[in-house]
Amino acid sequence: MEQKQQTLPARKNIALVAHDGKKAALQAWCSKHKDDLSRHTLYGTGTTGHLIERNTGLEVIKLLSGPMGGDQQLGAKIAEHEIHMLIFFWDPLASQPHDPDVKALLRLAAVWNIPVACNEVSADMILSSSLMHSELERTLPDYEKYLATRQVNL
Ligand SMILES: O=C(CO)COP(=O)(O)O
Repeated sequence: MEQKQQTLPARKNIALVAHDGKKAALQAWCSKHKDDLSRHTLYGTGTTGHLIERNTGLEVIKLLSGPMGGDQQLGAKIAEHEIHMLIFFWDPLASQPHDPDVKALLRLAAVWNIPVACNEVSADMILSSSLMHSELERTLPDYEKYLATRQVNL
């Protein structure tokens, strides 16, 4: 697959998601980093987003609850380049009814090469990066070239 370069903006659209066993940890992390996070646009799955808004005062664009399609909505927004970063405190000690959706979300974050943190210390490292509040170059699949090749070869 051919790749191309794209610039992620200084003010990023950040997706915040946590499984039930990790919701308290994500809310605490958001409270701790409220000033930094308020410089960006925040998205969240339904329950996570509501809890963060209620308990931190941060504004969150809320999608559907994860098991009802929220993870898939976030995945679509990553593929459409609307989401620039994913903070996903998934729970490695609990099974999820929507495990295929969880995998799909993480897969699309890898496909489109956005920064991802799946635990608190990774989220701390990402947020403390000098790139957090500045533009950031990313390599990503050249979709237009991919489509053109398929139209010719199939
Ligand atoms: O299930 C989730 C992520 O897979 C999160 O969904 P909620 O924020 O609605 O609980």
